[in-house]
Amino acid sequence: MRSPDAEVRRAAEERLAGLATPAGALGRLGDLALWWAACQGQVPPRPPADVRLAIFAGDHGVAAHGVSAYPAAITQAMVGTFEAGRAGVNALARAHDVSVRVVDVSVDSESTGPHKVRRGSGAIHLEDALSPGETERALAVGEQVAREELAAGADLLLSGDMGIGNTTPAAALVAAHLGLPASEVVGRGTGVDAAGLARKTEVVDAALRRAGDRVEDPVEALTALGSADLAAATAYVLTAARAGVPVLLDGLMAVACALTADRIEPGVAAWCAAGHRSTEPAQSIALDKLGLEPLLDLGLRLGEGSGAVAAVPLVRSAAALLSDVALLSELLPGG
Ligand SMILES: O=C(O)c1ccc[n+]([C@@H]2O[C@H](COP(=O)([O-])O)[C@@H](O)[C@H]2O)c1
Ligand SMILES: Cc1cc2nc[nH]c2cc1C
Repeated sequence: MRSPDAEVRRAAEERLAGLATPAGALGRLGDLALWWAACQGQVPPRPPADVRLAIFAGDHGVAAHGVSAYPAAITQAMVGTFEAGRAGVNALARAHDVSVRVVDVSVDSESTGPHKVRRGSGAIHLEDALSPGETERALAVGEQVAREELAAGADLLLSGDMGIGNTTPAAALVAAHLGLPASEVVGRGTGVDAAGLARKTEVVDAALRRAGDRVEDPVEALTALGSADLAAATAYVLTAARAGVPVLLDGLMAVACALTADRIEPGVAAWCAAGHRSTEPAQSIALDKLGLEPLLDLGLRLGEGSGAVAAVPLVRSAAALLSDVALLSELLPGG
């Protein structure tokens, strides 16, 4: 995979160092500007103009086994709410001029959209999430969605998720990729109590045992431990990176998928920035592994892509600083 442009990054570093600011004064906005310029391949960079979020929606068999604080019916209801523009992420997206697309990959509903792979994915502690053919179809969905958004002019893609129970397979994927026990990756998701957390740990542990060494292959890991919506999100991130278009990640699901994509094709992480730190431990662990430091740390655990959308103004700010600020040499006589 091609990397963001190292020459451009060096030129961006030089420009950043020469800006009419004290050295280092832009802090992490400076680092973000370097990443953005290197991804875009030009100094000064243009701020992101066409920012698009895709929310991959699906249900999960584990939701019937006490791993979430909410019933699975919420997934379908929230898909309707995104479409009506009334969810948390819609409010943020309107505030920050981000387009929102909802992709029903595997919601357990009657609706049969063009991207539907199946109604709900398997309960991973008891059975594979998907058949190998379903995994391939779900990967094709994510690739197609990314290609469509890129063809429509996106210069920054955001990955979001909706699915009651999805923090369980996402945590299982992180554990599988990093060789960690269930107890280190599980979190409270929508807010399960201590008994729920214990059940969730057992479910992830049983799923990891059931999958065994099949998880050494990242696509097999999606089949055994993931879900159709997570496979689609994985291919979406992978396709953007292959096309050299940067991706702003959200919480646990987006980051678990970026980690999976980076295992499928090393180098994906270089095209990613982390919008925020979610409350899920597996998200922080996976971000560390990917070498990404979250831009925001607000205690958000909404999902939907909300933490990525909330960070869009920071990417715009970083690009504007690197492109619009005068050089110190222009200010000083003879400088
Ligand atoms: O983004 C995160 O890290 C995150 C953390 C906790 C919960 N969520 C959202 O809540 C749902 C999953 O939580 P749960 O408890 O049902 O597994 C799903 O719709 C996610 O978008 C998301
Ligand atoms: C209401 C609600 C909204 C959500 N958005 C993402 N996950 C969610 C879970 C619930 C329960």
